Amino acid sequence: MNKVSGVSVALGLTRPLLVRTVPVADPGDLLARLPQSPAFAWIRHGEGLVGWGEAVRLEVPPGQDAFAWARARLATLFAEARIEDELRVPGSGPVAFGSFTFDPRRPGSVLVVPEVVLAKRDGRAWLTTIGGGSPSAVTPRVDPGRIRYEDGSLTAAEWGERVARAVAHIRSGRLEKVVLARDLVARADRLIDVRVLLDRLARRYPDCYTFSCDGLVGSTPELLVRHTGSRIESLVLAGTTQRGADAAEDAARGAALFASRKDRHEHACAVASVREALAPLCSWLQVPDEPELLVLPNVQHLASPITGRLADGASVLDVVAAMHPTAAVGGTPTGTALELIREIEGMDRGRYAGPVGWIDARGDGEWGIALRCAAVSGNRARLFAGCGIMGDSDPEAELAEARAKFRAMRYALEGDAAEAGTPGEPDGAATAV
Ligand SMILES: C=C(O[C@@H]1C=C(C(=O)O)C=C[C@H]1O)C(=O)O
Repeated sequence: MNKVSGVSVALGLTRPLLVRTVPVADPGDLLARLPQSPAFAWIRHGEGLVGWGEAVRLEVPPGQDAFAWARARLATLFAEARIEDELRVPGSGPVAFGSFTFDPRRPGSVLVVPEVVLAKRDGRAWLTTIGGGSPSAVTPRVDPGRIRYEDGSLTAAEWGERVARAVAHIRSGRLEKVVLARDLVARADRLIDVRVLLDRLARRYPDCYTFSCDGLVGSTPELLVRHTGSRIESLVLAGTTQRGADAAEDAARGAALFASRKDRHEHACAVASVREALAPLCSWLQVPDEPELLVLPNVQHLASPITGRLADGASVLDVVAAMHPTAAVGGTPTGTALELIREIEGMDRGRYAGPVGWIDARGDGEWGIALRCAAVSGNRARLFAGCGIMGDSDPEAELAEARAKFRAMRYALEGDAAEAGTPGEPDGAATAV
């Protein structure tokens, strides 16, 4: 593996990557081909990319210019690479998977070019190998066993108090919206095999982007940006309700969400932040007047699909840099919201709510906001969930919303036991969940 520091890449001291992409027959379930845990993944509706091995790891130094640094280092690395690419489509040739901290001034952002990437999209499949990387035998998956939950940085009650404080700040006129998140710690009997979590998430949440990057695993519904040539797409989410017990309650909840002034305002803040970030980069931008409803197995969201055309040759990481953090995970105005998050949230978000995705040598790629995810290490996972707080938010309702959002990763860890309610940690019991 080339452990690359910025200096050695810039001076060309590393050996150029030898990259070869060839078409392959349909590999079937991409996740089933992952030989071991950990692994890299970006999958939706069975399509996308999986990767393993590490040809290059770039640890991004913390700082405001983290995205620019990463983009420049990758550009150098890819420009020096010897690439044989028979396909030349987004995601063929060398690809880096990446995940950035929510706060770029915190350490932990990382980009990895896997030794092997297997991908499929639109009826085509391909395999990219770097240096000696080759497909390897798949080791058996191991279930993590029983899962026990503990409070994360704050108890549920403490977090509810922080929500009430945020509401008071909003009512005093300091800001319009802030997103507050909480964490929960899960401990498993055995080492957590990331592939088990990915399999469950991809099956249960096919409309979401199931991802894995250097220990951050989840299934996010929120596409920050897809970049294909000069075309960009984004899916802005904000405003949430839970699923109903039956079809009638489900529809009534969806209709109430759509009619809720609080949720529509919360959503409008998120859309405005994306529009403001993208407008200067685009020659053409289409933002719908009204949101639509996105119905997932655990929650329903207000959703606005946005499309645009980039004015010049910006790469997907340039667009990510301009967009992050949107008001879906920060707030409005952004600066004041980030200050308040630092003041009262009571935890370090790490890479939760930061951009996660992949980029190729042409600058194409797909990046989501890392939601409905956990940071997995050994037999421990730290789960995250956040909620947009407005002046009329109710702490109890926000706690229930966070609990519903945790359900994605609880299902990933526990499988069907999560739905049955595991003895010892049913929803809301003790302090943890
Ligand atoms: C912050 C999260 O989700 C975000 C917040 C939402 C809301 O408050 O309504 C909805 C979707 C996401 O943009 C999360 O899942 O952790």
